[in-house]
Amino acid sequence: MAARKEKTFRFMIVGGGIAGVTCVEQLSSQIPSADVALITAGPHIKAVTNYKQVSKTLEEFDVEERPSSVLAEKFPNLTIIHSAVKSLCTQSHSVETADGRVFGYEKLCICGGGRPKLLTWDNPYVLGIRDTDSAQDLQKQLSRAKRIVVVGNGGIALELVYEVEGCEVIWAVKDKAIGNPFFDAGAAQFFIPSLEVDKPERAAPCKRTRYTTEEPEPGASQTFTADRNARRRGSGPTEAGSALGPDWHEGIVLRGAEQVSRRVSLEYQCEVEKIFTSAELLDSPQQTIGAENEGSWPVYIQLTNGKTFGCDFVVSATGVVPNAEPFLHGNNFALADDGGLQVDDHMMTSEPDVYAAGDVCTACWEHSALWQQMRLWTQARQMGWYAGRCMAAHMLSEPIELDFCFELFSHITKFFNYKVVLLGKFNGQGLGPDQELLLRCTKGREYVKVVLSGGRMVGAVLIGETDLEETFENLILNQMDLTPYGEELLNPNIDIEDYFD
Ligand SMILES: Cc1cc2nc3c(=O)[nH]c(=O)nc-3n(C[C@H](O)[C@H](O)[C@H](O)COP(=O)(O)OP(=O)(O)OC[C@H]3O[C@@H](n4cnc5c(N)ncnc54)[C@H](O)[C@@H]3O)c2cc1C
Ligand SMILES: NC(=O)C1=CN([C@@H]2O[C@H](COP(=O)(O)OP(=O)(O)OC[C@H]3O[C@@H](n4cnc5c(N)ncnc54)[C@H](OP(=O)(O)O)[C@@H]3O)[C@@H](O)[C@H]2O)C=CC1
Repeated sequence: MAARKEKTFRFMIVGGGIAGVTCVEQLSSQIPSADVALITAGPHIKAVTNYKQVSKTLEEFDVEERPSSVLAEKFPNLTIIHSAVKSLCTQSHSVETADGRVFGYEKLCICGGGRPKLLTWDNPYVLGIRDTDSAQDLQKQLSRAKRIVVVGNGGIALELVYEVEGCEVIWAVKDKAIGNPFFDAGAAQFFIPSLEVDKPERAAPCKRTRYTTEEPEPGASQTFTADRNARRRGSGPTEAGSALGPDWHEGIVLRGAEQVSRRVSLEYQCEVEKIFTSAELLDSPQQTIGAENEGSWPVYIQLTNGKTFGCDFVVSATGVVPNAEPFLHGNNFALADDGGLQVDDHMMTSEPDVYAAGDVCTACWEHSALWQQMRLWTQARQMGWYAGRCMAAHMLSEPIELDFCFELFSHITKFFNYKVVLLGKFNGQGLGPDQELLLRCTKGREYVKVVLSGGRMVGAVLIGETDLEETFENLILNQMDLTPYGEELLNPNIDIEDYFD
């Protein structure tokens, strides 16, 4: 990186997703006089709105996609650079952007997010969902589809199979039950009937403003009216916009070409053996396909359970990988097993003056016994905010301690139209046999699971309007011995809140 630095900023943040934008906001409010630069590949940024602290650790907020000028107007010392970072030189404290400019930094925070871990990048019939463009692409393909296959068992698959109408959905999951990263087999069983009935009418359409990347913003130094196929093929992960999040499906119509409402068939405990086109099928007469595949389909998917399905396309909802690649070359970053930039309890990577937050990083400090990292919206916000505080504290030579939000894992979301709250070691993660479960379930209304270890509550799954989250959060945080209460803890006739007052 021999070119001269155009300017050196005191703080530089790469990535206009939730982590990056929260970090910028934190730094710009804490040290308003500091020169801050936000370098982002997409033309829009994500902003947290309607933030609500529900309890000590649970938080709820909306996320809006906005033109970056909104952020620039709010913070006069903020410079927004619309380009992708092509390379980073930690030794000279500089970055080079795709449009050939070089900028220096005193402290840098990498918030480059993640990219979908697709089954394959070079098959046009395999789609992933990450940003607004990929969601719109899905919508377009779906409008012509009669049957799709969804592979994966996490957040995206759970949302998609519930939302898609007018199209047959084959859902291939590798586990014995649905939703494995989020809940156990009992909760999965609670949700299954929701797939068998029509989706209730949505109460109110989503009113949030959404932007597409079709029109570049005035002044943008690079446009991202991407060749979607190229992007899908993975030629440019750095060109992707920020990740979608809660309600991503509300702004788009997920309707196929058929007159049916929802029709989901589940294939458990299987993975993908191979994906092939109709032409390849004709070329291999030994390939057998069942009667359910009558007619001709553009693509076929063979599963490890021996079944083959013809379909219009496959959705690969198979997780994310940290988007650390653009920052690695020539540097010496320590990477975690999942490919994330390792960060310590001050969100610092192994390179001096370089921090990281959100999906791109892997939290490598010694975690509290009740917290684990999941690549979620909430954690991206918390990490971005805390990284901003750490950068400011280090610049001002002030001490800073790991924030309380990393004490207890907590997540509020919605699956199949039910409120879902996850607390602590909600799936007994890492507890081995040293755990006891208490369950309460009312079909169609609520599912409550408590995880106890040594008589103390260490996790909970709350589905439906249980109103238990605050009390359970307190019980988990204060680690009170609950042995004397036994199963009474979940007795629906006891007002548990009064009980522990
Ligand atoms: C379909 C979908 C639904 C989801 N639903 C939920 C949900 O309901 N609840 C929840 O908690 N989480 C959800 N998530 C996860 C959540 O969206 C992410 O964990 C979160 O947005 C990550 O934020 P981030 O800022 O780390 O990364 P991102 O939002 O991915 O932002 C990364 C930013 O970096 C920029 N960038 C990348 N590379 C470069 C480069 N080289 N140079 C410059 N800029 C670069 C990108 O343009 C982007 O602006 C969902 C994710 C998806 C895909
Ligand atoms: N409401 C919410 O909170 C939502 C959150 N999200 C987040 O967005 C991100 C992307 O979502 P998503 O893609 O669903 O990722 P997730 O990590 O949630 O789920 C991926 C799923 O795919 C499985 N999988 C991985 N590789 C394969 C394979 N080759 N064949 C079959 N299955 C496979 C994983 O199994 P295994 O774990 O065993 O590898 C896992 O069950 C995640 O960070 C997720 O947490 C997304 C939507 C909603």
